[in-house]
Amino acid sequence: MEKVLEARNIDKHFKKPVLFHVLKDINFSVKQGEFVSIMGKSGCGKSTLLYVLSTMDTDYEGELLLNNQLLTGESPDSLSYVRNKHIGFVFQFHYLLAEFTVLENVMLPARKLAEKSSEEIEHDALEKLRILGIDNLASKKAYRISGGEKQRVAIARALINDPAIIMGDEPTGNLDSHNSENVFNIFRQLSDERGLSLLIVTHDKDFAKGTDRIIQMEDGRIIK
Ligand SMILES: Nc1ncnc2c1ncn2[C@@H]1O[C@H](COP(=O)(O)OP(=O)(O)OP(=O)(O)O)[C@@H](O)[C@H]1O
Repeated sequence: MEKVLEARNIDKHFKKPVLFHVLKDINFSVKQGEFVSIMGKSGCGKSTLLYVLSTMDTDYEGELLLNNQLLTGESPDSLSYVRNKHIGFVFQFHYLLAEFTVLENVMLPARKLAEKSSEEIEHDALEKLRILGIDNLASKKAYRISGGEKQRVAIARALINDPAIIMGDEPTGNLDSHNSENVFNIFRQLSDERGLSLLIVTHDKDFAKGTDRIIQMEDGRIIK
């Protein structure tokens, strides 16, 4: 299987308030269709690693590759394009625009990319909502739907540009057990049936157990 994401010898230091070695020689890859979770105690560096892997933080040593293309050293504009086109994000908080409809929220990252007509984008957005079983919510304002539904809309939005990989930072952190299971099942299905790669930071052991591989971090290192 092709490597979708690869981290080679990644190190990172925070320089303030005191010099702090936060990521230590991180090496791993995620293959196409693989569903990988990252676990570790609070403060071990999981979110920091996700910022580096998602190209939002470029202040690190080592190499980052997406689809075998070296991203390290690329210009901010080119990284912004790569992020929008090839990486989908799901956070603990959904970050939906409350006054926009569900459909408009899902369409936004495709509008930003501006590679398709409005009609095509709307068609694609409806298809993603259908995959997540929430196309009936398309015309509702985002503030009018439940927390579990909001997170599914956030996943549909992450899928809109057909990314190579979905990254998540505690995407079930704000959900009850029923909705967490629902989100897990959606991710599992996206990996199994659509060959999507997923890299998800989680504290939820049950969630992690159902993934293909758990990356265990401790004190800035991958220990397992
Ligand atoms: N901008 C920063 N400057 C200095 N230190 C930072 C900065 N951001 C995070 N840290 C420190 O780096 C370490 C790793 O933080 P990080 O947020 O990556 O941990 P985490 O594993 O995601 O924790 P949690 O599970 O609580 O979200 C922590 O000790 C944190 O205090």
